[in-house]
Amino acid sequence: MAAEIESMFKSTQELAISGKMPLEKYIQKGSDNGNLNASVPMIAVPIIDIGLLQSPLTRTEELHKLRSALSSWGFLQVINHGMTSSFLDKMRQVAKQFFPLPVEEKQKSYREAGSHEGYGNDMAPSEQKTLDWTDRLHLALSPEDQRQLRFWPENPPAFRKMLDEFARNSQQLNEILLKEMARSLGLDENCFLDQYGERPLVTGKFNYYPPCPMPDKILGARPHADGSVLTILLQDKEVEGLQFLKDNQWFRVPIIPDALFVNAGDQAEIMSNGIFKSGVHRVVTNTERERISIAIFCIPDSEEESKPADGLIDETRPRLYKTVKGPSKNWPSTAKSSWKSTSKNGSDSGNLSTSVPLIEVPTIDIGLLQSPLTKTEELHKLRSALSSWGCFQVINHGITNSFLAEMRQVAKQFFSLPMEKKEEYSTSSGEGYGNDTVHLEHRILDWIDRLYLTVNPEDRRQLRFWPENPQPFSSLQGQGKVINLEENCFLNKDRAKAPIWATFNFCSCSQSSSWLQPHSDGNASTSRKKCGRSSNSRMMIHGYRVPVIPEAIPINIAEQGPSCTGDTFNLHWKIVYSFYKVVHTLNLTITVYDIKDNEQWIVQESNTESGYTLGKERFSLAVFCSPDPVGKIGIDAPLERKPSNLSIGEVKEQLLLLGEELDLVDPPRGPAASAARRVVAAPVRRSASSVATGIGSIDVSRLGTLDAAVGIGCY
Ligand SMILES: O=C(O)CCC(=O)C(=O)O
Ligand SMILES: [Fe+2]
Repeated sequence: MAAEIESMFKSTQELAISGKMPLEKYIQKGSDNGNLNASVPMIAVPIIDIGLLQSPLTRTEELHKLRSALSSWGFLQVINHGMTSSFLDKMRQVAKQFFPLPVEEKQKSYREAGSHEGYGNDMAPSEQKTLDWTDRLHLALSPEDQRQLRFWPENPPAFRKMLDEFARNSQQLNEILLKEMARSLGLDENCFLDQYGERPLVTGKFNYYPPCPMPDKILGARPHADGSVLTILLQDKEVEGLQFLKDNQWFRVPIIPDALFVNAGDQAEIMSNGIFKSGVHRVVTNTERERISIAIFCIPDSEEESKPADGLIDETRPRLYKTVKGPSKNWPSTAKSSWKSTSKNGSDSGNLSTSVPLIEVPTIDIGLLQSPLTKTEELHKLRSALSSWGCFQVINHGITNSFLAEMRQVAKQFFSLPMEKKEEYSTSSGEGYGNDTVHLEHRILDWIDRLYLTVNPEDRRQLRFWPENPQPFSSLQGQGKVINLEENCFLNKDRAKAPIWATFNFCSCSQSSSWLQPHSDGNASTSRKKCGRSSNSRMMIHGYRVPVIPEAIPINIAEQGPSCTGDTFNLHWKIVYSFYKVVHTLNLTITVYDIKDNEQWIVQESNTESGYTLGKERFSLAVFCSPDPVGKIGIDAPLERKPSNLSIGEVKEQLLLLGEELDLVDPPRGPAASAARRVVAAPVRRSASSVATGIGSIDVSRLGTLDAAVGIGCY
């Protein structure tokens, strides 16, 4: 106890100045911190404009942005919030003036033992606890009758008035945002506000981070998530420090001087039934400069229950959180480190570790996409998945596990055949069994064997390459039953002649090796060239592993853009369905490519670390489909079928339709435009170049990794 009081009354600031620092109390233990600050990439935090949210003309779009920001990142920067730049500067000013005051002055606001309120350093509930490199002044702001003015500094003189005004403004902003958040989920606008209650607890925390002698080992605030519904943060105007964790990687939050940084807290995650994310964040220190931030925590009334909104629960999206009431809705404290903090998130590893991080590939449920109730939300998820990662995993896709198991089995059996047997299907033409095709002398071979077959048009099948062994394999052929392809999916109407190829891939590495080089699929470059497009920067994700959800099908979307061949309007959209026999062992390499006019593919960056777990086999099947080269794509009305009855082709059809809804369809251009427009049922929206920039990261044509598994591609 004595130690606790002692540490409480010695501010980090004093200790920092005296240089008599028991640094070991602050050094992060058991974590491979490396340099906490170096090489942490910056996030482009979504910016929400309150004016746009409130204007009927722009509201819908801004609401989508709000929803997408809170569901993918859990935070945003708010502009046009009504607080002027000079007001925010004054607010920072009073905070900056408080911390350098003489100890005797600050003593008046000292935190009392056992209390959250007042001025002090990081609280140390146990001897073992690592301290944050910070001092804080934490005050109750609302309900107003709960304010304890004895903790409120009278110096600097403007402090109380400024804080009072900042608190009121922040609460107004919180209410606006809670309403808009509810609206963005299709709920009544008061849905979250009602849970927030009449007497919410609002606290203000002034965080002061002195310059730190060991910024590579000491954190200003350790990883935590806020217990609030929303936290409104006025960042230091000049010194960065805040970082957020996403997909096991830390990202720096940029400073936008007049914006307020808002993050969803645990209560928002609960109320939204997990749609909004309460993000894990931390604050790093630096040797040179002090940093100050002011956080307003908006915490629902402890008399009200917090629970997932009824409108967000149904049989397809079960309730994810229990009802919370009372003490759990308490003063936010980094010391409390909520259920999402460090341990769950692998401490400070992320990009500090040398291992390849796992992407949290978003999961899209075809059932949810088809139900009118959940469709909009799932569409947004899809859009957000594609625009941030360019890929997702599909569940509820209608392909039975037993069918998938059979496919795996058949492929496995084929590759286990004696070499003489397999060689009966070998070829020099590209079709049939063989290893990596060598196009150029100097090309390095992929560590892979393939069986490559034309599946469609049926009259182009070269059955001599279709194995008769194993038995189930041959039975697939006549009917064209390679994963249900015959079921009018790709073959309906004028797409009957759409070329489809299937590739069975096999890989067994005896040494660490890149099993498949970064690549793109098929003839995309040709169509680009015809379009006369010049250089185009591509996918920028690299060095991530894609996790395996056994029954889910990873999909990535690639080429879009009209091929501009005469009257033809082609939708270039690659869909990849993947199955993995060996899970989690594959390091993927995703590469940035440039496409030049002369069709050369230039690798800008690649992850040489790509490898394969020793001694394991991996096989996959890819099926590449292309629309009929002379056909036109018309989009039908959405299918009214239950997801469980969908064939793979129907899933593809659905995704194409969704592409329409998501604006993924390129407009035809040139003389063919008007004719082509007539065959595209849904309105045409964007120019090719705006597709490339507006949803640029959807174009993952260079995401040459997912499709090394079983896949269906569509160009
Ligand atoms: O100082 C900051 O930027 C963030 C502070 C924070 O996360 C908190 O007080 O909960
Ligand atoms: Fe926080």
